Amino acid sequence: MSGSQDLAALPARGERTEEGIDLARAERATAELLRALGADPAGDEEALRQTPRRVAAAFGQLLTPRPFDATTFPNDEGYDELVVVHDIPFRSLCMHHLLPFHGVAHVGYVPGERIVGLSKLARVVEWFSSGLQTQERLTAQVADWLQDELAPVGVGVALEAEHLCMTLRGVGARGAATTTLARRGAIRDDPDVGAEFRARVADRGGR
Ligand SMILES: Nc1nc2c(ncn2[C@@H]2O[C@H](COP(=O)(O)OP(=O)(O)OP(=O)(O)O)[C@@H](O)[C@H]2O)c(=O)[nH]1
Ligand SMILES: [Zn+2]
Repeated sequence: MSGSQDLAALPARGERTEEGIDLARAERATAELLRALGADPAGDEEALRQTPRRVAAAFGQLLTPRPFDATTFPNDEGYDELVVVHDIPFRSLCMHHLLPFHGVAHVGYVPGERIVGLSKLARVVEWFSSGLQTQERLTAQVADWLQDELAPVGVGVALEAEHLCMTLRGVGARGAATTTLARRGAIRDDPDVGAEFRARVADRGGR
């Protein structure tokens, strides 16, 4: 892997249509949704007039990942223990209800020949979060991408999230949190390394 990974090498994140995001169309659809909900964006309520534009822009922002270079450096010191970045905040949209799920990610790896810029672990989470997702797929995509691109000894990804679709609506399970875990390489196959990853996550308050 070169020192700077071209974004084009990043695979697709959550569900996207062939056309990508059409803001004008999203705006028209939001105006129609408002009318279906009994609100008139062209009516007397001034605060509603820009709502279709705002909603389209909000979804556009939530679904558009920020480009970045996945900078790596030679592992000259031969560092061969776990590196974990804890409590990376993330937000995504559940593909079932288009409502946010949000929480924190703990991303760890045991380096091979290269180490990666720490912020890039957070950027990869953001990249795959910026789409219509399930928490399981998001977790697995982050782990698979790091395992494929860094060729590390192992990768571990743990996510804790609140899904608004099940806390604020539907079953209304306030306070319910969902945890997911994806392990690759030695973090999956070597019990000691796997236990170390789980202990580090737990030490920081993860479950
Ligand atoms: N596995 C998984 N399920 C999710 C995720 N986000 C939302 N869901 C679930 O997707 C399911 C969709 O189920 P449906 O029965 O079609 O939808 P619904 O009638 O709105 O269901 P309720 O949420 O139970 O009211 C719900 O159980 C959600 O909790 C996720 O990231 N992973
Ligand atoms: Zn949902």
